[in-house]
Amino acid sequence: MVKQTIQIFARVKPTNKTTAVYSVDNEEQSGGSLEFILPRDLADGFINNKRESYRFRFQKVFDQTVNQEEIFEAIAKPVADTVLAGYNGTIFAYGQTGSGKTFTITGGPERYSDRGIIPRTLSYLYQHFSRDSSMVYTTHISYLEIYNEVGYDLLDPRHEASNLEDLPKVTIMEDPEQNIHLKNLSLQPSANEEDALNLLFLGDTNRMIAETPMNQASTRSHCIFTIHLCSREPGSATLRRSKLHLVDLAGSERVGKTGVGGQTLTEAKYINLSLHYLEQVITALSEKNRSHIPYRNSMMTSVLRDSLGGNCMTTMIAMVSVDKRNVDESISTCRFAQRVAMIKNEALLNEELDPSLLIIRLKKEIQGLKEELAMVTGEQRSDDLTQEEIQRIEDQLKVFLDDPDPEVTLELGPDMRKIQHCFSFLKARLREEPSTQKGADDISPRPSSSLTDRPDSQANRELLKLKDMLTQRDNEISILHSNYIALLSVV
Ligand SMILES: Nc1ncnc2c1ncn2[C@@H]1O[C@H](COP(=O)(O)OP(=O)(O)OP(=O)(O)O)[C@@H](O)[C@H]1O
Repeated sequence: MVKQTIQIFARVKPTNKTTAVYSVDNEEQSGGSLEFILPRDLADGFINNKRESYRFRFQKVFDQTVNQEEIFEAIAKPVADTVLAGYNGTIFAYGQTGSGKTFTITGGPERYSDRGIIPRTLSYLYQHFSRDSSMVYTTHISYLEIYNEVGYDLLDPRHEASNLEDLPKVTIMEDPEQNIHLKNLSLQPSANEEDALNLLFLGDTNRMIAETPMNQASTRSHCIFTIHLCSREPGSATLRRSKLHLVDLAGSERVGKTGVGGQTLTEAKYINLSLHYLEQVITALSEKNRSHIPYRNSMMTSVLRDSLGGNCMTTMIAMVSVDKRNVDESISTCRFAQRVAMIKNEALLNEELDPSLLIIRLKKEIQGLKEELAMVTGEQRSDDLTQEEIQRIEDQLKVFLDDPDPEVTLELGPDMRKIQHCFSFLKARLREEPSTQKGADDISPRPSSSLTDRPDSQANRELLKLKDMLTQRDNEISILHSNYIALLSVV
């Protein structure tokens, strides 16, 4: 288990407008800092000469000139590496509309060098798969959009032909272990980088199709691109499953400021509501000894439950605009990030046994043991006794039971099948009605009393001998037996 607080980074969007006074310092030992220095506005209209400073700490602050490659190397690559090692990872971008969330997470459309975290991470992962022959990797992609608190599958091919409202809604289901499952969200296999990029493209196109003048969903929705990774060593039954969520949240600005109405106002309210619930969850998580975390209040917090205070290594990128008019929103983004930085996650290595592979392995092991046993006993054994073997055992049993000598023994050899058959035979005989039994075959007591009630009975002594024989079975047989039981329990 790896305990780690959520890592926070800040990225300053390039601008050619007049900026507020700000400074970036990455030289500090404890990380980077971003400081805004603002003239203090007084409520009565006077502006005094004192300046107010707002200083925020981050793991690192990326100023305007930092390019996409540097962002990937510093932020996404370490998360991709933990996902390759079998841990869950999340990177989410948070900030006001236009602050560069989509640019950072997906990329810009104009230049190849503007590719964002998703395509670069895919490229990095598939390169790793092709280099690493010690593991077998399989990858699936899902792409979820949450718009007005309703989930949609961006990889649903019906997107093109239907209105958003007519598409099946993605709903949340919770299993008894409180794991979240998303109904109607497809998991598309992607064998290589090209497949994965096509899925990203399909999802982004579907997002844009929904973005009609009526419905400007892109900036108003949260999007979660998830890479589901499964890896195992060739021939091993142990699987590692991990997920990497790359999250582009809707703009975080407050409704009051945007001055909108109608449909946009409804959207803004939903965004505010879901970001408000996100804040509630984050505040609850950063409080010590808080037992109830209100994840269930919104779809986004339910989906990201593991990323926030759960089994995940999570990184947040606070998207900051230093244009004068945006500084107050940027400060609130940074404040939010400071609270997020207090959340501690506990990431677990997601290892599990694949039942089908385990069965194959156990079958092989049983076959090997059978062969070993055949070598030791000099006798090839099938699962069941043959008719001839059964006949031979029953003849032996009759001779044994008829022999008045109390010291007589029954030699069956180290063969559980024969011993079991003897028990079944004796049991069947004991359960027979006395009236149906004949002559020397009659070994049955009266139905109401058992053999162990009559210590003087010869049958009892023989039975005890048989029991002794059973306890002296050699190790190979008991290994074989317990493997059968393990196999049955898996089936
Ligand atoms: N670091 C950057 N370098 C160059 N251009 C950028 C950068 N960041 C953002 N942009 C540009 O700024 C514009 C707005 O960015 P983007 O769409 O990524 O914002 P956003 O935060 O995702 O907004 P929304 O909340 O509306 O989705 C885009 O045209 C984008 O290309």
